[in-house]
Amino acid sequence: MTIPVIAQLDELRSTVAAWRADGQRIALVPTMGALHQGHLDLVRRAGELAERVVVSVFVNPTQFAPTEDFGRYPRDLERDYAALSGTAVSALYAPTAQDMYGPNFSTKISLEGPALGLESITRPHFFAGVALVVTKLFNRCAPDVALFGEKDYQQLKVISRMTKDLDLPVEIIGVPTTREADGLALSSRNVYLSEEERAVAPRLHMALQDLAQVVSRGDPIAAAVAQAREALAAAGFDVDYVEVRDAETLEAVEAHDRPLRVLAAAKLGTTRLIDNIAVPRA
Ligand SMILES: Nc1ncnc2c1ncn2[C@@H]1O[C@H](COP(=O)(O)OP(=O)(O)OP(=O)(O)O)[C@@H](O)[C@H]1O
Ligand SMILES: CC(C)(CO)[C@@H](O)C(=O)[O-]
Ligand code: BAL
Repeated sequence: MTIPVIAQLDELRSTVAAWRADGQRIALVPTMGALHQGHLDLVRRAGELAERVVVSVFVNPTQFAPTEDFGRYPRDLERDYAALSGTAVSALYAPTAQDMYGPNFSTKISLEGPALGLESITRPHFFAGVALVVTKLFNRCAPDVALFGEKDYQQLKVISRMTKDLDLPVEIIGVPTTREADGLALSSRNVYLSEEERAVAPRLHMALQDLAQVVSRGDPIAAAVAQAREALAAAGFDVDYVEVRDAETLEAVEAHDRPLRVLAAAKLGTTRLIDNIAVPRA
């Protein structure tokens, strides 16, 4: 079956309105394209939750700093279209930047709580851009549910918080991280890795697994984090952060007295990788 590719907002709205008039539930899977199995797992879960699934593909300029990879971010809508064939998708929504951010666009969303720290340390612009585009996508598509990957755990928590705080009528669903056989989290940016860097990349996940085990035993968190940072540096990573946080609020913690998440970001050469896992219950 051919998947409709929608670029115009009025077409998206009329398509969604027709489904809704038919009593069908709608799921939205926001992406920046360069689709991989992690995205397809979100689409599969979306198909279990709603009769209609919209996948948006939009490389959102407002979440990139001028120094980041907006220009070279992989873009191939034909390949994305082919990747979606045979999945639960009902429409591919691919707006232009001019349509999303028209002339004189001047609205910003200010975030605190789970948006503080972690990714915001090196990407202070990032969550404001994500929040803006996600809110606009929700308003445009009016989904019943929207799905986000745990790979971007802080993003998932920021969007969940914002959705609650602003009474957005959407249920947010987090989907577990899809990994390569060696543990590396699938990510569109993995294509930037050289062969040598790709061989080292799974060490990020290994360091988080070790850290989570040590924390789960009840060892002091600060020492365990320092050890993980050292292991990553020794493997050739330039570490942005390694942290242990409250799994729900992402607040800093000092002891394993509630559900925790370990999160890290580190560069291999020019490629920035992120990952996170739950700390097993003691
Ligand atoms: N390995 C994965 N497992 C589960 N969800 C994922 C995975 N990779 C990406 N996602 C989710 O897919 C959605 C779209 O992400 P995006 O298009 O930025 O892909 P990405 O692989 O995360 O790209 P990037 O390398 O730019 O971070 C997000 O909700 C993201 O968390
Ligand atoms: C949620 C998102 C599609 C917003 O641009 C992006 O941050 C992503 O792909 O994770
Ligand atoms: N995967 C989240 C989007 C970003 O890192 O730019």
